[in-house]
Amino acid sequence: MEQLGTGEVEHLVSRTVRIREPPFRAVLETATRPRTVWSAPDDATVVGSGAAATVTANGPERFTRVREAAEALFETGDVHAGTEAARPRLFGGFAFHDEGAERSPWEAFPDARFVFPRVQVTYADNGTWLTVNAVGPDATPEAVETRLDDERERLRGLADDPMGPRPGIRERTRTTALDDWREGVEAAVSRIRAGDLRKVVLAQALEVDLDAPLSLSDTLVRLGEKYPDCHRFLVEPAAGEATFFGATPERLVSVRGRTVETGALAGTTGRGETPTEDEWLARELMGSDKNVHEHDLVAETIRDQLAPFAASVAMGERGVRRLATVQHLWTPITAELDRDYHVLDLVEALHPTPAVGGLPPEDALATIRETEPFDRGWYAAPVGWIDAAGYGSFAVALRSAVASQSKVTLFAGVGIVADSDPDREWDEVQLKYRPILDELEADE
Ligand SMILES: C=C(O[C@@H]1C=C(C(=O)O)C=C[C@H]1O)C(=O)O
Repeated sequence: MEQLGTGEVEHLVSRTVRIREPPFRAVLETATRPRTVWSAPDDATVVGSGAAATVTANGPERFTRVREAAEALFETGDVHAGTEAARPRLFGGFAFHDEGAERSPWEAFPDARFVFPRVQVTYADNGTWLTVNAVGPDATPEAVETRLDDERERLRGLADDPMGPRPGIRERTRTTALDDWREGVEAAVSRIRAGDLRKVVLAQALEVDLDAPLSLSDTLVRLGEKYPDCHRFLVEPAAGEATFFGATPERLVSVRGRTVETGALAGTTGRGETPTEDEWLARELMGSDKNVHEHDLVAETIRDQLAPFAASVAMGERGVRRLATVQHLWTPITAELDRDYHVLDLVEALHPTPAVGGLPPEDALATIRETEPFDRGWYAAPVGWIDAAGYGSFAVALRSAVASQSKVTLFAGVGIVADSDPDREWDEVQLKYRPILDELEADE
C-alpha cells in the first residue's frame, strides 16, 4: 500500500471491465480491510476492497493536504475506466474538529483519511463494473490485468447467501446521564438567551455490547432497504478493528463542473402511527417557530458560506423530508460557481454547518468541546469522494456508529436554540439513534 505525502508523484494504473452483477452483500462480506462503501440515491454504489494508495492528514490544514495529495496521485494516471462511474476516485472523510480525535473508539482514525481502493465494484445505472487499481513503481498494466481476471473469476463464484439475524444487545452505556444532559442544555440555552451564542448542536454517544458479532454487510444491506433516500457509507482504517458506518439523510455538498448541490436539514419531529398522524406531525413541524428558526439559521448560513464562491445561489422551498424514523425540515440549495473550485474548497468552507455545529461557529465549537464528555471523532463530519477533476460528493456522517468486534458506539445530536427543552431534546437524540440501534437489537 502506498502512503502518499504531499507533492509526491506516483504512477497509477487503473483497469475496469463490465461484469455480471455480483451480490452486494457477498462482495462486502469478502472484501479485505480497509473496506469502503459509498451509496447515495443519485450516485453509483461502490464497494472497495483494500487500498492501492492512502492519503492521510491531520490538523486544520487537512482539507488542503488531502487535495494536494489527491492531485499528485491523479496526475500520472494510466486509466482505462470504460465508464465514468468507475473513474479513479478517493473515498474517505474527515474528523469533526480541527484536531485530536484520538480517544476511544477513534484511536485508528486520523483527522483525514482517503483510500484509493485496490479492488472496486461499482453498481451504476449502466451496469456493474469491476476495477483494479495499482499505484507505485511496480504498478504495471500486466499485473493489474491479471488481477482483474482473478477478481472477475472470484466474483463469479459469490453466492447471495441469506442474511443472518441481528446480533442483539447485551448492555448499553450512555456517555451522558440525563442530569448532565439537562445541565449542559440549560447552560447552552442560558448562553443563547444572553446573546453569547445563537445555536449549538449538542450530541451524545451510546456504547452497546453485542450478544454476537455484528455483520456489517447485513447491516449495510438492511440500512439500504430501510433508508433508500439516505447516503450509506462505510470507512475504516487498515489497522485495528474499528469501522465507521451509517445511513445519513444529510448531504454536505456535491460539486460537478460548476454546479453545486447542497441543502439545509435541521428541525426534527417523529413519525406517526398512521398517515394522518404523520401529516399532523409534519404540519406541526412546518408551523413550529422554534424548529423553523433552528432551520433557517442553517439555510441562511449555508447561503452566506457559498456566496464567496458562487455566481448565483438558489434557495428552494422549505419542506419536510420524511424518513423511516423521523421527519426533518429541509431546504434544497443549489449554486453556480464563479470559477472552477475543488470540492474540498467547498467542504472546508461549509463544514461544520450549523446543522451539526452552531453559530457563531467558533463559540459553538468551544461549547461543544466543553460540554460533550466524549470524542466526536468523525461523527457529524464530511464523508465522501473526490475525483481527478476535483469533483466530488460529501455527506454529513450522521445516524452513524463505530463498530468493533462486539462493541458499537452510536452518536446522535440535536440543535439547541433559545426555547429548547432539555427533556424533549433528549427524546430527539434517542429517536436519532434508532436507524443504527434497530439493526443491533435482536429480532423479535
Ligand atoms: C445532529 C444530528 O442531526 C442534525 C440535527 C437536526 C436537528 O437538530 O433537528 C436534524 C438533522 C441533522 O442536521 C444527528 O442526527 O446526530
